[in-house]
Amino acid sequence: MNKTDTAGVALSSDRFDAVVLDLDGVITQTAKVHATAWKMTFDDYLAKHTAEGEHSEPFDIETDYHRYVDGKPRYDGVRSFLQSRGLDLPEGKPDDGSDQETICGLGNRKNELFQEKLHHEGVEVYASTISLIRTLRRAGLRTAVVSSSRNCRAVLEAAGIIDLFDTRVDGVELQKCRLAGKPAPDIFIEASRRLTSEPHRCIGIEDATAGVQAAQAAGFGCVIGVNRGDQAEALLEHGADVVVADLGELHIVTASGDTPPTRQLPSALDHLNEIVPTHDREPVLFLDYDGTLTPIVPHPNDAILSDTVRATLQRLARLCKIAIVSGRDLGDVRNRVGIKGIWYAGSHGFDISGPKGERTEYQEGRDYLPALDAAEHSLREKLGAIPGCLVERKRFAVTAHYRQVAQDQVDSVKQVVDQINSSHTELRLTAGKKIYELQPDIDWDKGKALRWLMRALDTDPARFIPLYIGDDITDEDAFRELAADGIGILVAERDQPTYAAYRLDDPDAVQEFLNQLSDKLARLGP
Ligand SMILES: O=P(O)(O)OC[C@H]1O[C@H](O[C@H]2O[C@H](CO)[C@@H](O)[C@H](O)[C@H]2O)[C@H](O)[C@@H](O)[C@@H]1O
Repeated sequence: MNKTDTAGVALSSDRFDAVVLDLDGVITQTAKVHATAWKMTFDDYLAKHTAEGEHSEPFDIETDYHRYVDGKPRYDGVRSFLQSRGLDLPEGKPDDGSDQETICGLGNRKNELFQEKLHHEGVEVYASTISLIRTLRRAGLRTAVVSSSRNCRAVLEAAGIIDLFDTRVDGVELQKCRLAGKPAPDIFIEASRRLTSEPHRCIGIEDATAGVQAAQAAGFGCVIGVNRGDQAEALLEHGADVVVADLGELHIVTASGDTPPTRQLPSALDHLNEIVPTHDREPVLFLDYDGTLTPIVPHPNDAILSDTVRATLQRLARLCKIAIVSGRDLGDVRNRVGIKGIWYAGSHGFDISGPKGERTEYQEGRDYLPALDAAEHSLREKLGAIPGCLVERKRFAVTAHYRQVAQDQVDSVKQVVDQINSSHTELRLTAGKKIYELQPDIDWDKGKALRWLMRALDTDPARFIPLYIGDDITDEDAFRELAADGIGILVAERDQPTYAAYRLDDPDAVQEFLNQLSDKLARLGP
């Protein structure tokens, strides 16, 4: 990669499989806790053992911390700093008491001080890093944390983010696997191995010069330096491809082109706490109807919402904002769901109504009504002769259903629809589950409608996280729209190409998910 100190880096899930992040200073704000503990340890030692003027200047958090201890295993840090002052101590043993004047004893003293501070002051995270990790995971990248710290697990647990990582290579693991600490590449190579990814398909994110050096030496495809102080030049010199002041500056491209990626999607039921973390943005729920809230059935009229699902939705509507986004006609889907106080979008988002009687049609769509009327007329006329074929008119779309058409006649349905489409070029042909649909050929879909609804519902993305659950091709527009700042949940029995980040097997699983979500939101309170 070309070296740059700007943030113009795109993290594409096409180019990378995994991201490996350092802990202190990148994910958690523990770097300053470490720095203070080091300073107390060394200043105490220097005061006792150096005569004035002779190597006695106190430990400098700005310079000594970054140069000698940051990012290194604990005892390496002690050795490195003492050497810089021309001081020599016996190595000692890892179980030396914290009052023993050995490399290990001093390291243990620093650790005691660090743990005391962790216990009393807790752990702060960098919100932009957590948001990046969630976005990358939703885009299908695997994640690892690498840290020379033996306290890595305790810090992740204290911050409540241990579930955000597929694997962890920390100070304990380094010792167990006999790996060299940073700046040696071992820790990054081990993380990529555990993530089953080639190093060149991994992104490394580090705030320490020893860390960027290690990730670069490991052959990582992209090394990002996070400059938390005055380190931009030093990070670039030690191997960073890019330096940012904050990870919020990075631009994420989830996939290139129009083909959704196929990957193994995690179950939304097993990851409710990741989808809706306790201390995060409030969820706002967008739900498709057919195949999501009701099972797919042979005749569209028979897709009836069960009383149980309705009761769950009613409960949820008291806990969060909800919109139903359907391909059905607005009046049809509103009657079928029958809940007041929520938003409905019909005809794939061309026709929207709000809880206070708001009614909005996508303006441009109205110009296409004559073409839709004509297409409906032709479809009814020409498909009427095909047994089982059904034409359904929505205000802004007309649908040919072939679920009940004999297999050897399905081609005839398609030929008729193609022919009518070719005489109405202002309409676009789309497909769904055993349906062909003609819609206005304008740049409007469920994804655009979702953004419109976010504004109408007054759900600023900084405070609200949109969750969209859907099962069909038209729902992919919404999943793609949400890839960077929301969560798509696909309803499907098995993995398939999708922009969604999680999966639920069927409408029963959706109901269970909605139940668990409402329990969680009720526990969290207003
Ligand atoms: O966006 P949705 O709410 O999921 O609507 C998509 C289409 O759903 C309906 O058709 C589908 O469900 C029918 C009933 O289960 C099934 O018979 C049909 O084969 C499915 O395609 C609805 O009738 C269409 O208007 C919607 O576009």
